[in-house]
Parts: sequence; structure tokens; C-alpha cells
Amino acid sequence: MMDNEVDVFYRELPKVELHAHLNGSVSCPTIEKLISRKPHLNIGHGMTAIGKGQRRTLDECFQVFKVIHQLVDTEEDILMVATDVIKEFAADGVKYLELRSTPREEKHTGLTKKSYIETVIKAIKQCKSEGVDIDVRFLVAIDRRNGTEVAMETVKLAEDFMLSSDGLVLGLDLSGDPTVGHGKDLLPALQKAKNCGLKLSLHLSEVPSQLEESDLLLDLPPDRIGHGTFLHPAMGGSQGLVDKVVKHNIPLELCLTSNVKGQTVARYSDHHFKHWYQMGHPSVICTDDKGVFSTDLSQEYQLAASTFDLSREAVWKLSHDAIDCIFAPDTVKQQLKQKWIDLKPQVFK
Ligand SMILES: CNc1ncnc2c1ncn2[C@@H]1O[C@H](COP(=O)(O)O)[C@@H](O)[C@H]1O
Ligand SMILES: [Zn+2]
Repeated sequence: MMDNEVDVFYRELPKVELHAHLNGSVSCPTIEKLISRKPHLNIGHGMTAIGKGQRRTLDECFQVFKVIHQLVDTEEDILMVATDVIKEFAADGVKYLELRSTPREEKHTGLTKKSYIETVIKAIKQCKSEGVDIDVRFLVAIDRRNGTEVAMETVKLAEDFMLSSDGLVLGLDLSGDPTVGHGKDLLPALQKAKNCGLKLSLHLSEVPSQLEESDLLLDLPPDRIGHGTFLHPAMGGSQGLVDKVVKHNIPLELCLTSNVKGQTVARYSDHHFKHWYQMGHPSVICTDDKGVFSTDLSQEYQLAASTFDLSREAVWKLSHDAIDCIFAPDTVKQQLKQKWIDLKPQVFK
């Protein structure tokens, strides 16, 4: 996204990003660097991002991640990718970021799941020491396709890092192709994670066929929901599901461009943001995969505002209220709220 396409108000708006997959967030310039490191892979740029006006099926989106994973398979790659992504979010006015990523083992390069997470943490610490103006935390992701055993291993790894990373690792994400695997097989691992104090953000009902799974996973309950596209009765879900989300007051992470480009939502004006926002339910605008979907968080706020006719004050409240949905402790929430107070005159000048 070029700067001049987004109104300066949305760029300067301080923002909280809670749903960003590391390898889906890799920008064009970083992809270029990766391609030049690995010319033998013969990967062209068109294979890693979905441009303006383009769409793919969700299935095709998952093919794109496979291509990016080929490009990012060493500690060096992960360090560069994570550092670039963090700096790009900071340049877009994001003041607090929860990055998520699936630790991968790559036997041919010596990458292990542990060194994968260590490298992301190293990137976060490096950005901090360089004075980049953003507070970054990490959620360890479980890819649902890998089943019970890997999920258990991932929980153990996340727990170890939660205890040793000075508060940088806060929780777990459940993601991956929603048409593969079933949440019931992952329930024991998620329950264990919750019991040891890891926060849970779960992709729920990203596709229509997951209502039974969502009903089951909502009883955990998770601390946040990714997408939740088909939970609401107006989207083919049910009042019972909405009631559970409301009863537990579980915030939703909503990613407009991701859902439209991945074709689970037909057009922006049909996005389920409108149902939850109207109810006054905590709804946080997020990017999902800013690289793959060629977007950024400022653009997503502007899209939400123009599609649903939100005033600047309403947009301000939307970004401010996201602070209450972060996984970091209350002291961090207070610091961020102070930052929003300090920045407001400048943004509304
Ligand atoms: C489009 N909607 C989506 N739905 C579900 N999972 C998604 C996703 N977008 C991304 N991921 C998950 O994030 C991984 C890439 O980042 P990391 O390698 O983990 O950093 C994908 O392989 C998938 O597991
Ligand atoms: Zn996601």
C-alpha cells in the first residue's frame, strides 16, 4: 500500500495489531531479498501475494504460505523477516503488536522449533534495543493439520518460553487450513495451555462447516477469537454461539481484506464486523496476513470506516478499545492508554 492511498488520519492513528501471522505478513521488499538469497527455488513475486482487486480461494491462500515457507527456512531468514515485519508495523503507526507464528523444524538447515522461537524473540529484542516505537509480544501457533501430538509438544514449548522470555511469549494461536483436522482432537492440548496460564486466540468458524467445533471450543473458553465469520445467525451461525461469545465477553479479531480476498465473505459491506460492532461487542480490526493480502492496518481501519460509515471519533474509539483486548498485563494497558491520550491532539489536528 502506498502512503498516498491512505488518509493521513489512519496512518497517524495509534493502532493495536492482535492478529498477524509472521510469514503471511512479509512485505514485497523482504520477499525480494529472500528470492535473491534463494534464486534456485525459481519463485516469482506473483506467487507470494494477492494484489489489489484479486481474489483467491482460501485453499489457494494456503498454497501461498507453502511458497513463503520455502523462502523462509533458516534462522537468518526468520531474523530478517521478523525484524522487517516489526519495523513495518511500527512505521504504520502500530504501537502494540502480537505476532504469531508456527514454529517449524527444517532438518536441511538445522532449524528447530526451539531455535525458531528463540530467533523471533531475538528480533523482538533487537528492535526494542534499536528504539523502534512498538511493544511486540509473541503467540506460538498450532497448525491444526498436525494433530494432537504436535499440539501437545507446541503447548510444552510455549509454556517453557512463557516462563523464560520476560513476558514476551504470552499465549497460543490455533490456525491453519480450517478444512483440515477437527478441534476436538486439540481440546486436551488447548485445555492444558489454558491451565498453565497461556492465553488462547483461536481461529473459529472461518468457514461455514465448523459450527459444531466452534461450539465445543467456545466452552474452554478462548481469550480471543480469530475471524468467527460464521458464528452469527445472519452469517449462517446460531444465536446459541453468539450467546456463548457474549457471555464470556470474548473479543473478536476481524480481518476484512483477508476474508474478502480469501472469498469467505462476498463483499466488504457483508462483513460480519457490522453485526458484532452494532451489538457493542469487543471487535478489533486486524490484518491477518498483510503481505499475502497486500494491505496494512491503516488501510484496514480506513476500509472499515468507509464501508460502515464510522466517524473519526468512532474510529479513534475502535483503536483505543482494542487496548483492553491485548494479552499483556494491565500495566501495559495503562501505558498504552496514556500514549493514546498523549497522541490524540496530534491525530485530530
Ligand atoms: C487466511 N486465513 C488463515 N486462516 C488460518 N490460518 C492462517 C490464515 N492465514 C495464515 N494462517 C496460518 O499462518 C501460517 C503462516 O504464518 P506462520 O508460518 O505461522 O508465521 C499459515 O501456514 C497458517 O497456518
Ligand atoms: Zn489468521
